[in-house]
Amino acid sequence: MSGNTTITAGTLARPSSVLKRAGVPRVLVVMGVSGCGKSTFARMLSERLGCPLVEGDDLHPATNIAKMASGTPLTDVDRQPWLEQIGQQVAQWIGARQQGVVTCSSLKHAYRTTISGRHEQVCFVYLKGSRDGVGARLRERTDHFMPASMLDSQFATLEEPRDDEVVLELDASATCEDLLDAACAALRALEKEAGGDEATVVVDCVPADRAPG
Ligand SMILES: Nc1ncnc2c1ncn2[C@@H]1O[C@H](COP(=O)(O)OP(=O)(O)OP(=O)(O)O)[C@@H](O)[C@H]1O
Ligand SMILES: O=C(O)[C@H](O)[C@@H](O)[C@H](O)[C@H](O)CO
Repeated sequence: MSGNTTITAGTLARPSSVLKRAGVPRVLVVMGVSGCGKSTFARMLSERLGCPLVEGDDLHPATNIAKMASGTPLTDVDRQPWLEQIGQQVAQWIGARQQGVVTCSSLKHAYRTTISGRHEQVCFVYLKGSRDGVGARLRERTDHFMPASMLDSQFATLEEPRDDEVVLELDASATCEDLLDAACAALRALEKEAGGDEATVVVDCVPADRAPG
């Protein structure tokens, strides 16, 4: 846990200019290369926010899983139906004015457009990891289909989100608890800035050590 460390959104979480302008997001897409910590963080975030979580890997066609498990990177064509499915889930949440968290590597700018449909209430939460840091996590992980040998192709494919995308960038090397606190602090700051307008995501997102019961 973070112990005595004082966590501020500014040190670990960096909202893009467009996110600051767009205000509080409704749907959060946790993105980054394989092994950066998406599933772990997204589970904690959805629990903290009290909203549904969809694990993007569960939406892959079986052929994609088999291909990745065999150590062969996916192509744009392989990913397209998967991205569209994730985009449909996101559109459903947006249409129903519901919060949601979904994991998806979302490696390229075009993939992110497919997922968000350019909707400004869809925020990509980018877990930015170093090659060494993510590589160490992949090598230690034993219960996953994705081999550590895919690390290079994941970084080669990655187009980092730009400041003109709706993105909250987090330093993936931090502890899960610190990441969660930093993300929530950033979301609360957006909410405050928006003047507590119609509730979207944050509201009850308080640090675990200050949460009731
Ligand atoms: N903040 C963290 N600090 C330390 N270890 C972490 C952190 N987040 C995740 N891990 C560990 O790193 C490994 C990779 O995490 P996780 O499976 O969540 O990554 P992922 O991005 O969802 O991977 P994939 O895209 O391949 O499914 C796991 O063993 C997990 O326990
Ligand atoms: O876009 C891709 O190359 C892949 O889909 C991967 O990133 C996986 O979905 C996942 O992250 C591994 O578990």
